Amino acid sequence: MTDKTLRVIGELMGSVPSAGSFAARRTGSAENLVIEVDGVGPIRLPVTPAQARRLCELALPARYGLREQTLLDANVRDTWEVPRGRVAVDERRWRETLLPMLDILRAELGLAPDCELSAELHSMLVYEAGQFFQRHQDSEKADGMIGTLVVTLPSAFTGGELVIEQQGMKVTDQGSPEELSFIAFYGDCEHEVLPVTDGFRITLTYNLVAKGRTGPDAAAFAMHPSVALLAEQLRAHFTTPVELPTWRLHREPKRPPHQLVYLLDHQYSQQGFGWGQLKGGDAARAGIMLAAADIGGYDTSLALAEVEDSYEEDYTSWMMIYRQRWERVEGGWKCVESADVEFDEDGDMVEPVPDDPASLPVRSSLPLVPGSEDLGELRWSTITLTWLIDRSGAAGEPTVREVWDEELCTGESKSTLEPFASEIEGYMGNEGNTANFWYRRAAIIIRPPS
Ligand SMILES: O=C(O)CCC(=O)C(=O)O
Ligand SMILES: [Fe+2]
Repeated sequence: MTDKTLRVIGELMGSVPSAGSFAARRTGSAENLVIEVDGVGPIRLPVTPAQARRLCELALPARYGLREQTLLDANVRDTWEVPRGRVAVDERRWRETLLPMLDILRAELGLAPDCELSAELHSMLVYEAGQFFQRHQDSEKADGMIGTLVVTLPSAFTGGELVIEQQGMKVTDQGSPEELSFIAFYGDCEHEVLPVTDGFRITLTYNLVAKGRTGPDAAAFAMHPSVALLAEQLRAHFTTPVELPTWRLHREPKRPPHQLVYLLDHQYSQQGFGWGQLKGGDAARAGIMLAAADIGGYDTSLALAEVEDSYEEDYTSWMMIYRQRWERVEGGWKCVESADVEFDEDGDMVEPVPDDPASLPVRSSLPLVPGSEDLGELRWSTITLTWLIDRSGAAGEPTVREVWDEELCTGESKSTLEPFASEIEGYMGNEGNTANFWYRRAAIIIRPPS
């Protein structure tokens, strides 16, 4: 039975311990952080409320990125940003603290010792009481950027927790009144800064850039206890004919699956994806899979995929909406297409006049979310491969895009990814309401040699 084979493959892959975490946290002495801000002078650590106030006076409201534009919206992000040109750090002194710290954080993120991790200062931020940054993902602002490092300066404040989330797990950083607080996290993590309730929270944010990374080495995993078992399951997968549903039996002969698609945990952009760019536990999973596939002589590739889930939606709640499309932006959700149903004097539906998307504010959440009670049944779910990287690193669009149920191994982790787009379509006469959600996933693909 192929279902069982897929389940066992998921269990074996799930038993591979992850080499690191999605976020790493440390505190450290502030003695080597000598920082001067033009207009304020040398910053004393812990930062006094008087100096923090002066920083706010010369700062500008921070912006957030939406595709190529940079927008300002105090509902999404309400923070002061000290202009970069005004901030001078004594780099020689700072490196004495930063470099050893980066090495600790590198190891905790599960990155190999030969990976060269560096931190490029991005901005100096000040949050006063009431200020915050809504849940978002950072964009990749530099080549090789794998994540973000936030250094919170010592100061007295309450609230203002930085909460980082990945696959339903959370890491929270509260800063420290006396020391520097360091937190590094992978770029696909959703994170937010809760409102500061009292005092000032001051941070330096850095782009974390990793260079010299190599992909998983199958030979290094060859002796792992799961490899032989996994190789056996791969052989079973590719030799056992699929139990096809009746509607497909009429169209195709009974045969074993053409591929195995194993979903990874992290998300990747096309530029930030490759054998040498796998994050956290994904690298070890790919290593085990490569070692097992080598035993059976199968081809192994990496792939990016899009998942589309379509739900039957509750008739009553969105009856009047013709169509809305929402897209994930840094800091929330933007309605990029919206049109209401209109009727003429005879009561017939007329072509709706779309609203101007620019006039619609960014919201912190979708009007309708996966898992909500207003969503009816999942009607269908499809997964389509959009990008393929073969063993040699050659990348391109896949010739085979569709993934059948019997080819898909979702593994053990209960994925709680954010969709990147959603469409709600109101009742249109012949069909009920529908709500669709799109997700991006990465995967390892195993195929018998062609
Ligand atoms: O201030 C912080 O802790 C984080 C800010 C942040 O998430 C960002 O700048 O993207
Ligand atoms: Fe961020």
